Amino acid sequence: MAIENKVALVTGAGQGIGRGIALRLAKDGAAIMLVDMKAEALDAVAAEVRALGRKAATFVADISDREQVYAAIAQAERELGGFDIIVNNAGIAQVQPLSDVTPQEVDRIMRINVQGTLWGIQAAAKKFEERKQKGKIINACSIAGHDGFAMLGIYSATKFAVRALTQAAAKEYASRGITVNAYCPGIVGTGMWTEIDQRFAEITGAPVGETYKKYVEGIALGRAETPDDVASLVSYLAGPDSDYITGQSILIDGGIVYR
Ligand SMILES: NC(=O)C1=CN([C@@H]2O[C@H](COP(=O)(O)OP(=O)(O)OC[C@H]3O[C@@H](n4cnc5c(N)ncnc54)[C@H](O)[C@@H]3O)[C@@H](O)[C@H]2O)C=CC1
Ligand SMILES: CC(=O)C(C)=O
Repeated sequence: MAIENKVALVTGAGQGIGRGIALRLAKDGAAIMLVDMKAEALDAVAAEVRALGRKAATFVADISDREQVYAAIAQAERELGGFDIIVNNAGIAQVQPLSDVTPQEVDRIMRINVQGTLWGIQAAAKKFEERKQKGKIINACSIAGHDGFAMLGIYSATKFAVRALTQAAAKEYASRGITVNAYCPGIVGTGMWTEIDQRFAEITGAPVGETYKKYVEGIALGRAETPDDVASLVSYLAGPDSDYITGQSILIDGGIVYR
């Protein structure tokens, strides 16, 4: 198994893409530290990881708080006996026309999507250095990190920022054997898209379900993405086959954005 005996920490692991990644990395052989703000959801995913025969631990944290991110990594090392891979997956969406967005809304999404990812990168790199080891840092970007999307402008800005952080961190840490990459999904049928669709309905008057349907119809491969699709790429980025890739934000969207 590609990452047997490794310890992976996944943020936003309580549901959706984070849950899918946690289960895939467990199948690949890793012990998993599951981090989220939702304690009950974490316990349910931990039970699923253990049912796969892997160790799981949970840590309730808000990733926008730097100290909590450092504490989660320290706890992973203590409870699971190491620390090799971080997946900075947690993030929030925001549907708002640029003309209406408020300073408070900008601040909130920047603190979670940008600063939260930065604290994960920073804390993981420090821990790898302290442990004198190589490591893998993997961040959640998006198609919205390659193209700016209408009504998702600030969200897109946060994902462009994640791509910039991924490139800069890759350059800063390459000499220490740490790789930094990001995955860029398209339209994944998770709770996040239920919220996005609902907000589009409120703002534009489109019937509920219509926006999601319209976006899915635009996918060349003809279906919505699943958390398992995303987890396949993350599995590759977490394992040794991707050791010569760094600084990349890789599209996995079924054919929406072409680079
Ligand atoms: N769903 C989609 O179509 C796409 C999602 N993404 C990105 O993938 C990542 C995961 O998305 P989904 O699973 O769809 O979202 P989701 O909303 O279904 O799940 C997100 C999870 O993150 C947790 N979370 C949110 N804020 C947090 C915080 N401050 N601290 C700790 N945990 C927090 C939530 O409690 C939740 O369990 C996000 O970064 C998102 O931007 C990227 C492209 C497409
Ligand atoms: C949620 C998200 O990243 C998109 C582009 O749908």
